[in-house]
Formats: sequence, structure tokens, C-alpha cells
Amino acid sequence: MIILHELTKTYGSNKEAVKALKKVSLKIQRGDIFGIIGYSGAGKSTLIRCINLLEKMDSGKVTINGIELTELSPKELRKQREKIGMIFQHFNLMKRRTVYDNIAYPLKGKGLTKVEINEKVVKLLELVGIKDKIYSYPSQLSGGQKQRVGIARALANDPEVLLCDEATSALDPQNTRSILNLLKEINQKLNLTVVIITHQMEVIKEVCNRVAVMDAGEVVEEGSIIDVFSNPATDITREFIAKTMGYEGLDELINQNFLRDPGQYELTVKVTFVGQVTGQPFISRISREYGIMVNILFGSIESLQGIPFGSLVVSLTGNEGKIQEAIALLESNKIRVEVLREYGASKSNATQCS
Ligand SMILES: Nc1ncnc2c1ncn2[C@@H]1O[C@H](COP(=O)(O)OP(=O)(O)OP(=O)(O)O)[C@@H](O)[C@H]1O
Repeated sequence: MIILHELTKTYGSNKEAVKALKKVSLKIQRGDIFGIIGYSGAGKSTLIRCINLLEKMDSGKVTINGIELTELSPKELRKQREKIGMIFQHFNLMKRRTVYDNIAYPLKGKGLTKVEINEKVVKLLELVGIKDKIYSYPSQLSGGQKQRVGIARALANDPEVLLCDEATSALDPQNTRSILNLLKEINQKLNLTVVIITHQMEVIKEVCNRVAVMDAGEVVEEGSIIDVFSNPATDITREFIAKTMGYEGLDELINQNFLRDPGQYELTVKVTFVGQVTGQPFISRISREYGIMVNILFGSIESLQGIPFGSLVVSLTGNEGKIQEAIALLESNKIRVEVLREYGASKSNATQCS
């Protein structure tokens, strides 16, 4: 388990001082794929570099699998750091060395024979799926292949933890997906704890089981992917989710579809549902049973950690009381209902509720 306790980091001093981390605490369980998301400047890189003490903190404690890194001598720390692999956005490969040499480099000086090093490099290249590139140079590889070399190099010393610093940000969507799949595979095969920092919620959605959201040097929200996606607690998290789920531009869509007949009651809601309930026809049921007209403005179903996660934005038109009863039915079935806009008969004016 990784325990970060009240990490604080300030760059510069006096007027120029930037508080990059403000008492950040987190617990990351062994075997987690833990995502840390935030906009540029939120403090993500500083935080991930504090996990292996590449960054010197002002105060705080880092404990990994029971060993408090912040208390170790430089020599002991070097030893412990071997259990923490790291990969980077721009791969950080040695350009003038072959793939073989890049991966063999961290194995040197460890008392291994040439044959043992050779075996290990080949095994790692098989694991990351680019054995055929063993004697290529980085310039002869695609971005995705370079990152595979970076992953193989990070795994050379059989680490317990893999830190990924924006590891897919320089890759196209296809390579991003394949690298994320590789990280998932490695996490499962090697029972490796993976910490990913990113500014893309797609990355979190694709592989992580838990997520922490950072803003201005603080963790503002943390939880399982399902909990955070289905019930985000902060505006910044809602923004990240909106981007990845395609909710952006919804306000405009709602306005375009806004029924402006004062004789009608209309409620526009976002319904979010997780798990088995996604397979049930609740929308047609409320339409039928409560005599409500349902206009679907937006819909999506995604898989989060293999669990279906759906969201719909619908306009419900009809009797206000019946609509409220229908909403109660949805909520009693653990479907989250968020009112986006209300308009109509029993209200004299349109009200925007979101
Ligand atoms: N070496 C440095 N000297 C001074 N300020 C720094 C330094 N490194 C980072 N900062 C500042 O600390 C804050 C956090 O930076 P950090 O790089 O950790 O954020 P980030 O979330 O990783 O951003 P990005 O996604 O852009 O890399 C920012 O305001 C940044 O300008």
C-alpha cells in the first residue's frame, strides 16, 4: 500500500512562492490502478515525483508497503527506489542506444551475468510485445513502441509500483488504448500497483479502479470510478466527466429542445444508472404508466470496470404530479435524477436548476 501523508511542496519563496501541494494525503491499495487527474498546474507531476522522492518535499511522509521512504538514508532510498518503476510522457529513452541497451541499462551492476541480462531483456520485450525491435534505435520506433520500451525498462528491476507520468499524452488514440491495455495486463499479471497521472478522463475511465481529482495543489475528490462517475461531488469532477461522456454542449441542446408552451409542464433531467438497471426499460415504463411524453436529448452507455454505466438526458412533458411520481420511481430504483431545467404550467417562469 502507498500512503501519502500531508505532502506539502512550495516552489520559490516570498512573492514568487507557488504552493504546488497543500497537505495532500492519499491511500493507494496494492494492486490498484489509481488515477490522479487535474488540469495543468494542479500539482499532479509534483505529487507523482514525491512518491519516489524525486521531488524534495517541504513536509509530509511517504510510506510504501510499510517502509517510510522519508526516513531512509540516501543509500537505503536508492535500494527502495528500485521497487518503483516510472514511465514518462516523452519516454526518456537513450537515443544513441538500442532498445536492448535501454532495457539492459538498469540491470547493470546488479551482479547478473550477460546471459541473465539477455534473458531478462528478451522476457520483458515479449511482455510488452515488441521483441522484434530488440536491436532498433528509438528513432526507428513509433510513439507507442517507444512507450513499450519505457515500460519494459521500468519493469527491469521487478518493481512493486509503476508510476506513469502522463504516459499516453504524446500518443494518438489508438496507441493510447493499446498502452493502457498493456498497463492493465501488467497490473494483473504482475500484481503491480499502478499510479497514473493524466489530464484526460478517458484514460481514467479506460483503466483505473480509483481516482483522485486534484485542483490547485489539493485533492478535492477521491473514490472508486463508479462512485465518482455516478455521483461526482465537485464542479471540476463534473467538468472532466462531462468532457469524456460527451455532455459538453448539452446546455445548447437543451435550449434548442426547450418546449415553450406555457400550457405544458416540462422537466429536463439527466438520469444516471449503474449496473443491472441499465438493462431495464424504465424510460418506456414511466412513459406508459404515468402518461408522460419522453423526449430523449442525449444518451450513452459506457463500461466502467466492466460495469455498465449509462446516462440519458430527457425532457419529460405531462402532468407535474405524475412526473414527480415517475422521478420517485426512478430514484427508488437507484437511478440518479438531476434536474437540469424546469418549465411550465404550475410555474409562471422557466427556472434553470443546474
Ligand atoms: N520547478 C518549478 N519551479 C517553480 N514552480 C514550479 C516548478 N514545477 C512546478 N511548478 C509550479 O507548481 C505548480 C504545480 O505544477 P505541476 O507541474 O506539479 O502541475 P501539473 O498538474 O503536473 O501540471 P501539468 O499537467 O501542466 O504538468 C504549477 O503552478 C507550476 O507552475
